[in-house]
Amino acid sequence: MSTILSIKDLRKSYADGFEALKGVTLDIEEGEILALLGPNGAGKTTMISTICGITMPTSGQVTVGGHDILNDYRAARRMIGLVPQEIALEPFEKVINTVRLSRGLFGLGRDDARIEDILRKLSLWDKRRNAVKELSGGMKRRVLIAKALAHEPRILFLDEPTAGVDVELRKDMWEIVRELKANGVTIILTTHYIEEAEAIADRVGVINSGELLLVEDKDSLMAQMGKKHIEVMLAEPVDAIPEVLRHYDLTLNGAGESFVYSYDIHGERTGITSLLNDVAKAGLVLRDVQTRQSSLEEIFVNLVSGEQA
Ligand SMILES: Nc1ncnc2c1ncn2[C@@H]1O[C@H](COP(=O)(O)OP(=O)(O)OP(=O)(O)O)[C@@H](O)[C@H]1O
Repeated sequence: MSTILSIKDLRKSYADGFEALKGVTLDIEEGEILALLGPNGAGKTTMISTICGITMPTSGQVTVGGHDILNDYRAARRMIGLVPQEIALEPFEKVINTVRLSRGLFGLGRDDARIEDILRKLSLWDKRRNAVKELSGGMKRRVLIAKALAHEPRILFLDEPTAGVDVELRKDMWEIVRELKANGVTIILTTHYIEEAEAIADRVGVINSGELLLVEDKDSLMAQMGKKHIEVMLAEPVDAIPEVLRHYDLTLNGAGESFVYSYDIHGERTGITSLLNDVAKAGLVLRDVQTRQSSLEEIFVNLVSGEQA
């Protein structure tokens, strides 16, 4: 795989002196899906806006397909599709013209078949002759996606694409993302829905206070940092963890009807066998036992709170 987007020591200070990006360095491979996670105000939108030429960087270098975003702006921008967080559309323009125009802006000729395909996939074909202002909020978001795809970008940025959208649009969106990926399009998305990043991303980047804390292959991130948890459900609830089990570091749940034991996936011994023996010795009767692995969400929360501590 080759690098399609290269970001070197990217910094952005706004006019009021606020440093929103503090030297971000990141290479993105062609065809991958990268999810950028970070709390509100972390700098995700600033990073995307800078790469897309909406915000001027204070320093650093960004190249898209080898084109510098400052010196070779047009060629760099031509490769990028951006679905912004905010809806900014011409209200009186017809849907189909909005999408066609977007293609023209990048110097590409008219391609009715492609526009039809995009509009159909986004369930906008029936609304193509409606003015944008006649659409619902969810449909306007669909138009933003159609616009971003009209000029056949090689990199697609989705800035919180599913914030406040209905289940149907989310489903359509991930379907489109999968299809784009199959066609070799690189996708960078920011999301607050960590389970989505978990489901769809190849790599995950965590950004906080303008710094990239890590970028890692999603599976290895989850394998490295993940813990496994066993939830032991009891036939009879208990008021407290019995004395003989105290050294296991257990967490009693709610009304004492179950407790959770967490262990490191990479530890030599899990301690499960002795725990279950000691549970029997303590006279507790099991109703059920369930295991689960840390979610990306837990990993993310630990990382960000560790940083702030
Ligand atoms: N034009 C601006 N002038 C001054 N500060 C700004 C400006 N735009 C953004 N900021 C600040 O930069 C920081 C990063 O904002 P940004 O929108 O990039 O965060 P984000 O990670 O996208 O957050 P969210 O998840 O809330 O969208 C915030 O503290 C924000 O207040």
